[in-house]
Amino acid sequence: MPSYYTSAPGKVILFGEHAVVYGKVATAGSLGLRSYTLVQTRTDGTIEANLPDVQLVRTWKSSDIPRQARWEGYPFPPAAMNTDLLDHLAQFVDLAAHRNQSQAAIALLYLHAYLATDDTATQGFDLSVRSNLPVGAGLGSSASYSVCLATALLKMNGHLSSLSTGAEQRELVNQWAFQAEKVIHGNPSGIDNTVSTLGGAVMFKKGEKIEPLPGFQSLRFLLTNTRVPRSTQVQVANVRKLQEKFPSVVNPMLDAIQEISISCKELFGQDDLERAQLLSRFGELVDVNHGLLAALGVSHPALEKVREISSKMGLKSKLTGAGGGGCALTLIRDDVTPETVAAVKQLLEAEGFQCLETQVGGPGAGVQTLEAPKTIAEFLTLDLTSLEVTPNWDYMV
Ligand SMILES: Nc1ncnc2c1ncn2[C@@H]1O[C@H](COP(=O)(O)OP(=O)(O)OP(=O)(O)O)[C@@H](O)[C@H]1O
Ligand SMILES: C[C@@](O)(CCO)CC(=O)[O-]
Repeated sequence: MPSYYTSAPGKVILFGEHAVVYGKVATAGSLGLRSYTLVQTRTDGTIEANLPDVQLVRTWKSSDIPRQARWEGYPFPPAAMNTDLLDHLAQFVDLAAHRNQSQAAIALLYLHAYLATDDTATQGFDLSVRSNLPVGAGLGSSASYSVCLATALLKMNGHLSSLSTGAEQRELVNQWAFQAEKVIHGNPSGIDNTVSTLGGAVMFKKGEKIEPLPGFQSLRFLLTNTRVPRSTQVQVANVRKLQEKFPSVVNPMLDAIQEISISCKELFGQDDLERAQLLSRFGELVDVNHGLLAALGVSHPALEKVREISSKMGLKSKLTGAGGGGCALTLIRDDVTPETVAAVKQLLEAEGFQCLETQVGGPGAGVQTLEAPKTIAEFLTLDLTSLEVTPNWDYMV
């Protein structure tokens, strides 16, 4: 019974949120916080999904899922989403009242409809996903889930072994993860699943190919989830109103935000720059970017509180994502002591915020073939830290 783990990171926008909506360059990196999947074939034709982070435990008959393709050669997805299949699955999973659950289930079954082979369509499979990422906090939990799913189903169905290079495998994973992201998000830019698949850091511009950021060095951040609910749509619309009212004021601000990403790229491209210097300048860019975002009106008193607390300890923070609540990132330079980090965390937690310490710029999608099958019950009780980067993982690089 072939059995695999897959894993994929969340993402954080380092620079350029909002400006990216206007065609400017932005920078994003993969998080050390990841999701993990156990997937294995069964024999009885049942698909069992156990998704504890969205409290979903369900079984379906594999034969009830209308298969969409008999694959030959490269199994890349069709350009357009299959809306008939989406409608069918939405009725079939019948979880309309539980959006988190229905999106997760439909994404899984949508990929299965395309990627199942004759064998797996008959045998069925078990799949469970667990994550260290908060769901819905702007840290790309859906992309990390989507990349985990795509890697799991491509691997279990033997599609990855038909490709000889890691780059081809990553491209295939990324394209299918994008399909799952579209099921969950409607019309995403593709940045989140790309960062999650490739790892490291990337520069992106709407409508252009997403490029890895050359020379990127792993960075440490404290992520603070203010727990203030945010709506990306509302924040984007507010910036749009301001831009329409005062284009001559706002457009140069958006250009300046783009220049921050360009300056960031230049920093990592300077071979002779010492790391301490690099981190210090990166921190300055963090500060400037937040200032511009606040001027665009997308900060929030809770985000300013994070800035106030961290700045008293000599640390630089900015909001990340849409703003108006949600998360802030704080750069932890190499010279910052564990005591300082603990003190900042304590102060932030006293405000009711959730703090997560993480690296940015680690590995992307990974897969591990298990020597012996594991039950879902075993997977569910596993300490996730035991699955962190080990030599057993194949990272498709
Ligand atoms: N661990 C998980 N298990 C199952 N489903 C998940 C998991 N993580 C994310 N999802 C799916 O992704 C959806 C969350 O997407 P949403 O865009 O709201 O949050 P996010 O991806 O964390 O934030 P953002 O896209 O702004 O970075 C959930 O509703 C669920 O369907
Ligand atoms: C605010 C924004 O730039 C980032 C949200 O995570 C919106 C977008 O890019 O779609």
